[in-house]
Amino acid sequence: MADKIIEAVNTGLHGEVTIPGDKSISHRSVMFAGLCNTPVRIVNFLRAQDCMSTVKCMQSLGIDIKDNGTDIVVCGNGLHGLKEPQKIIDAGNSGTTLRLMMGILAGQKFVTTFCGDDSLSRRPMGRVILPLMQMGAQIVGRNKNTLLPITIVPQSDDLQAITYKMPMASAQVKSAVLLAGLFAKDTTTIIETYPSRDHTERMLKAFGADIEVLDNIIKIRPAEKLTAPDSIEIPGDISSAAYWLVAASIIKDSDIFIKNVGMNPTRTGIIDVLKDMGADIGLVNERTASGEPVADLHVRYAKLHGTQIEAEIIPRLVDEIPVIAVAAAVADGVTTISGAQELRVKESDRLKVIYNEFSKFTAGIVEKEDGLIITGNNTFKNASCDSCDDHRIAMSLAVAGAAGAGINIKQAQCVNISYPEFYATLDNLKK
Ligand SMILES: O=C(O)C1=C[C@@H](OP(=O)(O)O)[C@@H](O)[C@H](O)C1
Ligand SMILES: C=C(OP(=O)(O)O)C(=O)O
Repeated sequence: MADKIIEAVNTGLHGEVTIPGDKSISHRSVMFAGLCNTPVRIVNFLRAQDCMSTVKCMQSLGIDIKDNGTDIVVCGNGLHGLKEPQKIIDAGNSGTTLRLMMGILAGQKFVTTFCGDDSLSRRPMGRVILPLMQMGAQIVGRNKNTLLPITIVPQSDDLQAITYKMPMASAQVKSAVLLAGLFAKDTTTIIETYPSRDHTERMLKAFGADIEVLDNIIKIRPAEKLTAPDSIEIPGDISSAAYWLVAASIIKDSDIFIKNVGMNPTRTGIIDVLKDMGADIGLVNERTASGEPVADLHVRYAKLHGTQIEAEIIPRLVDEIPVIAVAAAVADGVTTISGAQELRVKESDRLKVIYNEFSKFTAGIVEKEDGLIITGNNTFKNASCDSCDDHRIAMSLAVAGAAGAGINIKQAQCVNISYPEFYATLDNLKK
């Protein structure tokens, strides 16, 4: 698929959508299960390109991972059982794969070299290399240890524990340091300014790691082993649900049920913001799955108004800003987004791409260094836009096209990174 044409939706979105597995939790389930020594069945694993990069990565480190058609079964060799890979490991497009794996591999007694696609090769890796080197890891990367390709040199001794005050809100950096902390001599401490997603902390605790969270301080002690339950159930990804939350809120006459949505409070910023904008979102069937809160969501069209989104909430909706920008462009009044400079170092420079591409179908978007100012009340024109090979941009463009006058999306196939069923699901909701 090169281009994708999305037609305008004239009679609202209707019906039910079941959200595929959470990308962040899927990555972690395969990595952490691979560090245990009993088989772990992963239910509702996200079979999207990013998570498959993690599967291939763990397989090249000697972990037996099989897809039985329903579930993924991981048979690890214990905490110290990873083997030297025979080839360079390709992390593809996935920042989570690369950064978390670096934390796991920093303390190993063998050499690993990573590469990735063009986008990942532009993204900053010094943010992980720096604290890992403070722990005593030896890592060499292009451009003065900041970019791929990256080689992790064999470690002769255990890593040193550090206390690390996070210079930016990033669950990937936090997770890399915590995972390295499993292989350190003493207690590793992380101090966060604004809390980022806590799936690593929850899953490591469930696997028996000695990890303690007190407000914004996380402490992890070295582990002898990790012990997983026989099976893990992955909740649906709220970052994927976000497209339907916005689409149903802004397309007249819509009324949909979004089933199986992960409701971890470190991820629900999108719901808080949409409700604050006047969205009609109801929660039903609240439950937990493998230590993560889950619910079904009932969303109906509502007239939205502008809002202010500031630094503190950004980590709780960091991947949802592109689709929030779509909602803001049709809402009444002005929406300001600030403290969102992290968007510049994702799969694309998302602030710049939102400005460049959205300006082809709507007026009123101003790009700031750390965010956007969006003046609403727009009617979207038909346009041809480029996803810039960024899955979150492609799906946000599709929502705008469905809500407006249709859209042609170039490089549309990148939705396979996180949500392969996205276009088919949109078609189903139109019926
Ligand atoms: O830890 C994770 O699974 C993720 C953390 C976030 O990145 P940062 O840690 O760079 O903020 C997010 O954007 C990414 O999609 C997934
Ligand atoms: C930024 C993202 O993922 P990653 O950092 O894992 O590439 C994303 O999925 O939007």
